Amino acid sequence: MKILLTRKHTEDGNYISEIKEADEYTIIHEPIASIDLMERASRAFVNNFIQHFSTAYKKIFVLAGLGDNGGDGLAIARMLYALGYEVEIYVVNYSNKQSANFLINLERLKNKITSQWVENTTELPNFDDNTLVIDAILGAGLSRPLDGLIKSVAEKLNASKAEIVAVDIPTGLFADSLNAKDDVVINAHYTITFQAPKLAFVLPQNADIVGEWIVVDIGLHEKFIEQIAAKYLYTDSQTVKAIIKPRKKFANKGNFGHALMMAGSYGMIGAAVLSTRACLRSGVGKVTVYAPKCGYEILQTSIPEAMCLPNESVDSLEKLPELEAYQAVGIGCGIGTEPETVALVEELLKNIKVPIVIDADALNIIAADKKRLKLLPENAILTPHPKEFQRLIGTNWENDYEKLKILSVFAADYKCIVCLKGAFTAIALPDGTIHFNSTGNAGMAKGGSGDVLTGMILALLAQGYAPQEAAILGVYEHGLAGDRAAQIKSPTSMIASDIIENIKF
Ligand SMILES: NC(=O)C1=CN([C@@H]2O[C@H](COP(=O)(O)OP(=O)(O)OC[C@H]3O[C@@H](n4cnc5c(N)ncnc54)[C@H](O)[C@@H]3O)[C@@H](O)[C@H]2O)[C@@H](O)CC1
Ligand SMILES: Nc1ncnc2c1ncn2[C@@H]1O[C@H](COP(=O)(O)OP(=O)(O)O)[C@@H](O)[C@H]1O
Ligand SMILES: [K+]
Repeated sequence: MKILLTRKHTEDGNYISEIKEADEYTIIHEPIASIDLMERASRAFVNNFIQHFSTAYKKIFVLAGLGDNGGDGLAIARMLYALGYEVEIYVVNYSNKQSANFLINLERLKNKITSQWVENTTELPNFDDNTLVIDAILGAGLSRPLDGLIKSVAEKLNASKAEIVAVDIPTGLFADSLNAKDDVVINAHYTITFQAPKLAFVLPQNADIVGEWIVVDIGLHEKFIEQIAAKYLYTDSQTVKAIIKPRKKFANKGNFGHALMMAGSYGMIGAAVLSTRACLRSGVGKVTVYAPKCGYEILQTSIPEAMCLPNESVDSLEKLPELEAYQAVGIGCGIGTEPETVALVEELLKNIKVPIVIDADALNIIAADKKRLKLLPENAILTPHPKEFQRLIGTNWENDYEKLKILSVFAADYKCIVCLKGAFTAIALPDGTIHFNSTGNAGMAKGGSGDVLTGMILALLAQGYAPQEAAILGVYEHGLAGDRAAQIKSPTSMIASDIIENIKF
């Protein structure tokens, strides 16, 4: 799914809104009147809203602005009222300009619900913990930080105990650019957004502003959206459906590749076990683990499906094995940073001719001497968590927008694929696009989860998936397996092995 931008800079120094363009294209080509599109969007909001909040739930205050976000608010109020909700409308009267759709929806409220026009926060009711506020003050049209009346309303709301549900975007939050540290933004608990996720929603720094969020389809024109060259994408079930190759009836193990997993060191053989087992659960034909001698018996007993090739050293990985037999290589999980392992990583990078996934200590080894970055083969997949990525770039970022810029430049400069892990893992491709993942949960924030991902991606590479596909698909299925594990064991109690047990391609 594409992430549409509300402020995309054009060559002439102006900016266009992809969302607004998609709205306008739909209005002309469906065709549909603008007010009917608003009605459809508001209906989509309400359909989702009623699944979460019952009529008996709370008193609902709709806070409406004067533009189209406010228009949505009025339409939503009318629809909820018709469904039996107790609704009060407060129009935040911050300007003397009202949009046409706002005015039509105001007219449609006549004889149904009255709206109170507010010019001062003292005219607002008390938002106690039994109230639910629908924030429809400003949406995608935000062009500057909040000030004056809207700012004080936002402050009052944020200080209250009310549950806040935002229409499209929490008021004051820029959909795809940085808010200043002291900007006031409404902190929503739940956001129902139209048509496409907004870039701001997938960034950790906005987690407490957006709350839980969901995209509802408002039927914007597919044809227009298809031709947008989006820089940011959001991996959903449709995306992966288009990637996954079914296994053929007469297939044999030779069709699914032989993977080489180079993992483990004394005290960290578990990382080799987890990554190798995850590799086996992800469809690979055969897997060989290259591990230090101390891991031999552990690996052979705990994963009988895998072959084990021990190296000479008892405790650490060393010396490059023959690579001819393998269709893909994975390196890094639990390997440590002993000098002989450093030499091995360098040798591998110099000699590798098949796709590779690089994780954990192999990334730290590369980061320790930045000259090694130049050895990265084209389309290598790197799977750093934020700390590892900071080590690779040798610096920190000021905010998440800067992080994305650095990530994108890094992937383009080294022609590699970087999966920056975390909630909404960001996968940067050499073409400059960034693909955010939609699956996964905080139960995965535990030792071993990353090893599982490396094994999964390795399996996909060995099966012949293009590196970009292997990264996007692997990260998605890893998160999905984590979500299944969380359902069964709970986020707190699940462990990395539960992720493996729930891999289900
Ligand atoms: N036909 C359409 O275009 C559709 C629009 N939709 C709704 O329309 C919204 C966008 O509507 P608008 O473009 O009218 O914009 P908003 O309703 O977000 O804002 C209204 C106007 O407020 C002004 N403004 C911006 N920042 C401000 C600030 N900090 N303080 C005071 N005023 C400020 C701007 O002039 C802006 O156009 C979406 O978020 C969505 O809710 C949906 O109904 C779907 C269809
Ligand atoms: N809050 C979260 N939401 C979703 N996924 C998460 C979250 N925290 C961690 N993960 C996922 O769990 C994995 C953790 O990997 P990593 O930090 O390398 O752990 P380790 O090295 O201990 O195995 C990553 O794939 C990451 O995306
Ligand atoms: K809003």
